[in-house]
Amino acid sequence: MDHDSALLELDDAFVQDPYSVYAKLSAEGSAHRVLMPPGVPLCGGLPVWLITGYDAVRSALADPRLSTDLTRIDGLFAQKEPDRGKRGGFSSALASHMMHTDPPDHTRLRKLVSKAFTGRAVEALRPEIVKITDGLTAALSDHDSVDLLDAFAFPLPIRVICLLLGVPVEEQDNFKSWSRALVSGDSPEAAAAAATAVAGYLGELIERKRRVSSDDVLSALVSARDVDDRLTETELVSTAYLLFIAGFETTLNALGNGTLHLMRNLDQWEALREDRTLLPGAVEEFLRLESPLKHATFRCATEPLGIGGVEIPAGDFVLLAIASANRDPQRFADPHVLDVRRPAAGHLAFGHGVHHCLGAPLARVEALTAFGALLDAFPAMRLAADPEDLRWRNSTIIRGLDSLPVRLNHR
Ligand code: HEM
Ligand SMILES: CC1=CC[C@H]2O[C@]1(C)O[C@H]([C@H](C)/C=C(C)/C=C/C(O)=C1/C(=O)C=NC1=O)[C@H]2C
Repeated sequence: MDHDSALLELDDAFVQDPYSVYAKLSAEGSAHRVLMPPGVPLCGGLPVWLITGYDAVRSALADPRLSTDLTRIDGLFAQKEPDRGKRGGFSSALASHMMHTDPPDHTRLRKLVSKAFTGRAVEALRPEIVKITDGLTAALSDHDSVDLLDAFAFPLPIRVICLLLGVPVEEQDNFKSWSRALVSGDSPEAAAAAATAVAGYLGELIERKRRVSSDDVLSALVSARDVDDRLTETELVSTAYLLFIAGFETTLNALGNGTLHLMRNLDQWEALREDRTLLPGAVEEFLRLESPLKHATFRCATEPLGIGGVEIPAGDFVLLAIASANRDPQRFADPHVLDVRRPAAGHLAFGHGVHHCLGAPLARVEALTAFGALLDAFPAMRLAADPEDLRWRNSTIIRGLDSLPVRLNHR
């Protein structure tokens, strides 16, 4: 008998509301054998271990026996899609980056870019981030109803990452369609086409940087490749892909998810309007309550390991439920409630261990600037849809809305 057929299938109801499933599973323990949602590209219907609860997830995130190395997690996708060319964002052409390597390669690849993302480097970017944000809110001032994701939450981080990477802003829109196809597209063919397009675009962009170098992260990576041979061409293209996608798909959803919860809790919106000193803590609370990445990326057990009293065999695949950890009632009181005054420190929205988010300082400055600008420019903003009608994207990892209709100047 195929034991996997008796497993809990994570269906679209889970994609729309993972928290009720997490709560039920967590009541039984920390490690659960489940089937991925059938509609998810690349891995729909495949069996994985889902790890829930703050302590188990935090410990597993830092456990070296759980590898994110692409050669290992590729075994998951091979069960469903034997054609390596149809692995979308997990193809070797795009995923040979720090997130999908273990130490020591991980250490080498992270070190190549880490200087560009320190708190000090990000602080130097703050004036530009403010300028980009103010430009976006100014462009919205004569609009009433907008999709805040399209009009604000997407262009802000993509403009910032284009600035960091030295990419012309007018080329940014490509990434939106590519990312949708890669992350929560409808078909492996669409994902494969997008992966080919992204790899082609980045290859051409890198050639431009070879011809005309400038003071940006991509030029520094090209130099690390060409002058010091510190990474391969595939690692160079993959790292550029990583900085793009992780640089905007995450912050986009942090802005959308935080705004949704503020619009659903207008007393909290008013509290921030009256006391802006609450905003740094509020950003941490948004990240805790609705983490832009509900699961860390796929991991493979390199040897048998015990989690919550369950043995995970070597070779099995594991999804660490960050969103479950951040709503663990044993760690956060009233975890489903938005409380901008809550001490949310210790949330796992940026991961934990060697792969802890490189872009966390940048994400925090973007979020602080963005929410401050929305509070200043549109104090009367209100949701322009029934929250129950809002749909969440069909992704294994990302927790983000398809759209967020708002009325900017609610009368
Ligand atoms: C609110 C926004 C963000 C959230 C919630 C977020 C979340 C995360 C998480 C959970 C991880 C670890 C994933 C795992 O262990 O499987 C991670 C890694 C990473 N993030 Fe972020 N991220 C955000 C913004 C950014 C930004 C703006 C960048 C800029 C480029 C970025 C770049 C990265 C990179 C390069 C890694 C891989 C780090 C490594 O493997 O050592 N992220 N992020
Ligand atoms: C922080 C990360 C760094 C590198 C990778 O890992 C993390 C965890 O996130 C990234 C983006 C934000 C997530 C993606 C591309 C999610 C893809 C995804 O969820 C897929 C499916 O569900 C089915 N096919 C997919 O590609 C991704 C590039």
